[in-house]
Amino acid sequence: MARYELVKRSVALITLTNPPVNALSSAVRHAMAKSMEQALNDPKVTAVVICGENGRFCGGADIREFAGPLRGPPLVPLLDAIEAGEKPVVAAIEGVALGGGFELALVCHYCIAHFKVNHFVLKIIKAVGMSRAAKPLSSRRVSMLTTPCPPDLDALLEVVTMEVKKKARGVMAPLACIQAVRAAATMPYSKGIKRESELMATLFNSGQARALQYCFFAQRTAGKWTLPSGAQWNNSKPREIRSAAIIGLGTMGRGIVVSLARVGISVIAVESEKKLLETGKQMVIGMLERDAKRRGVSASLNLLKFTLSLQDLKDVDLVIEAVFEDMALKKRVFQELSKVCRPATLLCTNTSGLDVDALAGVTDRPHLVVGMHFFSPAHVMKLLEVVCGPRSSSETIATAMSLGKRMGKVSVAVGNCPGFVGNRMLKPYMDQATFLLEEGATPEQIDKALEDFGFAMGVFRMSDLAGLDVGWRIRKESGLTGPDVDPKNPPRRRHGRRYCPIPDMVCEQGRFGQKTGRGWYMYDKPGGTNAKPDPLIQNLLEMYRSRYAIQPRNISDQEIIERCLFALANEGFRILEDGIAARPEDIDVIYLFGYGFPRHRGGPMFYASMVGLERVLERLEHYHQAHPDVPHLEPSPLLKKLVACGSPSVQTWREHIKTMHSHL
Ligand SMILES: CCC[C@H](O)CC(=O)SCCNC(=O)CCNC(=O)[C@H](O)C(C)(C)COP(=O)([O-])OP(=O)([O-])OC[C@H]1O[C@@H](n2cnc3c(N)ncnc32)[C@H](O)[C@@H]1OP(=O)([O-])[O-]
Repeated sequence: MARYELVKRSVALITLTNPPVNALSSAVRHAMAKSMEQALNDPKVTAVVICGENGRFCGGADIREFAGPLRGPPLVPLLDAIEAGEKPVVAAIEGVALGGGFELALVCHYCIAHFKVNHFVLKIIKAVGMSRAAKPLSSRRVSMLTTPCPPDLDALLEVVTMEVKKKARGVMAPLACIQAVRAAATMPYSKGIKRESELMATLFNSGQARALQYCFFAQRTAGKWTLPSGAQWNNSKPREIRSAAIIGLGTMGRGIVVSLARVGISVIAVESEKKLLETGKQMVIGMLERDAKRRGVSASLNLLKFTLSLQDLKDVDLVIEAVFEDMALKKRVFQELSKVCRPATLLCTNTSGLDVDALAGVTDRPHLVVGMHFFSPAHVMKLLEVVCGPRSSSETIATAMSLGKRMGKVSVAVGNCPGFVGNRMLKPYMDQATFLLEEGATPEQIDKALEDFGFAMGVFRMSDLAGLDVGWRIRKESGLTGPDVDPKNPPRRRHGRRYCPIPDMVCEQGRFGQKTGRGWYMYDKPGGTNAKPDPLIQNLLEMYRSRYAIQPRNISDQEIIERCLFALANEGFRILEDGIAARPEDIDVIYLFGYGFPRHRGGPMFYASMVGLERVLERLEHYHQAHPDVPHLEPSPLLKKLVACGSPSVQTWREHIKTMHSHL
């Protein structure tokens, strides 16, 4: 856990050895305390060097131990002892120094960054010796430094607090950080440290801390996919991808080209018309140049080729289709790709919800077909749903997952069903929001409740940003609205279920969201971002309610949160039952990285577990009784089963799903 060596007969070298990141576990703290004592008591030792094994100084406290009671020596007294010691201690930092690891570096009298290999120790000793001659060790102790306190500290911290409250609504830790900074600037060191410990204790015992720790491990678990066949992340070899092609240079296609090119993959971009190709090309080049400037590198424009001909794709390793969400069009593209591409080329689709297996079925290589569902804008958003069709091979899935990782995405393997995981869950969530509009709420009231909960954007502001016409087109194609609807059909029912036509009415007025300057809100201009409540929407809602004799009622924020979020989690339980997601962590990661679910709430499934599954079940039963024509509010069998089993922790739900059918 910490190795002790005497180097050149006078330097104690303490190496932290706790893979993978040399975290400060109880065993490491114990070993460090012993090693420091040995070094300080050994008259031969004139200086101490602390470093980490395998190129990583220290990743901070061992988060795996946070769930249990604190064991082993506490960190702060150990750090105090290092700092107060009479022998110079040097932090030789390589890789990371985070959290407690950074604190450890701070209390050392000297820090050397980018440290490698032991023979530098001599240089260190020399440097330390020279500094000691010039300056006494006491001047190197951080606790003895005075902190400059600006005269306008209160005003300064007030501004920062306002900014933090706006950006990280409801999150405790950044506000506690500001209080710690105030303590550092206004109190003597010993009192400031005490204040920081108090703040830390409050945070440490909070539900937010549990949620954030859960998110940390959920994110890392999500990459570890498993198929019922036994194939999994650590026994399936991905192919190396050197070249790729993107079909379609719309918003999604452009973002995918940028994501691939900036990690060094040659990309051929295909469009159907010269004008579209030229526009797409200029936009991609602009995006890559801006991205390269921001990162201080040169833009990888030489990796790009733009073409109108699918024939140019015959030698690429992988193709990602990003044309319109139109099954007939996608099938034509996949048939064509089958003819053109060499037999080993992987064929991927960026569909956001269509049947991946139906596309695989029109190709000559269904085992090499997989969904790669990016989120818009694709070069910014971190999430990638890798949609495994029943015929996708493990090598194909491994390749898509590994390519996602290479592009810096958080990739999650999901099964094939309409909407996959993310968009399938979005439907009941959005349905509840529009039903609440019918019943008396306003878009701004619903958005405010969701934003106060922690979402970066409420559902209506998010829809305005994404564009309302996309969903409208999908509803028209699936016969829910438009001329294909039987006029005898009651306007607020489809297929025997409640249906809210308000989103269709908004689109019929040409209000497609931010891009048209009007949507659920009004904006100062097309493309504007400053959303203001629109009296016309208010009128529309009032007319709608009076047409259908709906008596508007006062709706509480609690009802908004419960109906939207419990319906969301309820669909998550069904997804687990159906084997479309392997575990609740995968669903939560999808919502955290693709849909702006607040991280300090852990994701919809973790949130449900924090509220208490019994309570979620009771509220869903209550709302379903009030709205029996909304099947999404009917509690799922898995939720009932988990409650009957005593509401086990989210990490163990998987054991209760084992017997169910997997589509992964
Ligand atoms: C008591 C004093 C408290 C103190 O004041 C406050 C703290 O220190 S709070 C703590 C402050 N520290 C932090 O918040 C640091 C959190 N960690 C990170 O930010 C990144 O992991 C790091 C940058 C270190 C490496 O990134 P990368 O290269 O992309 O690699 P990766 O991310 O894929 O992780 C590889 C493996 O390491 C595992 N693991 C990692 N860290 C820890 C840990 N601390 N613990 C345990 N395990 C940890 C991780 O689970 C994974 O395991 P597996 O089984 O292979 O899936």
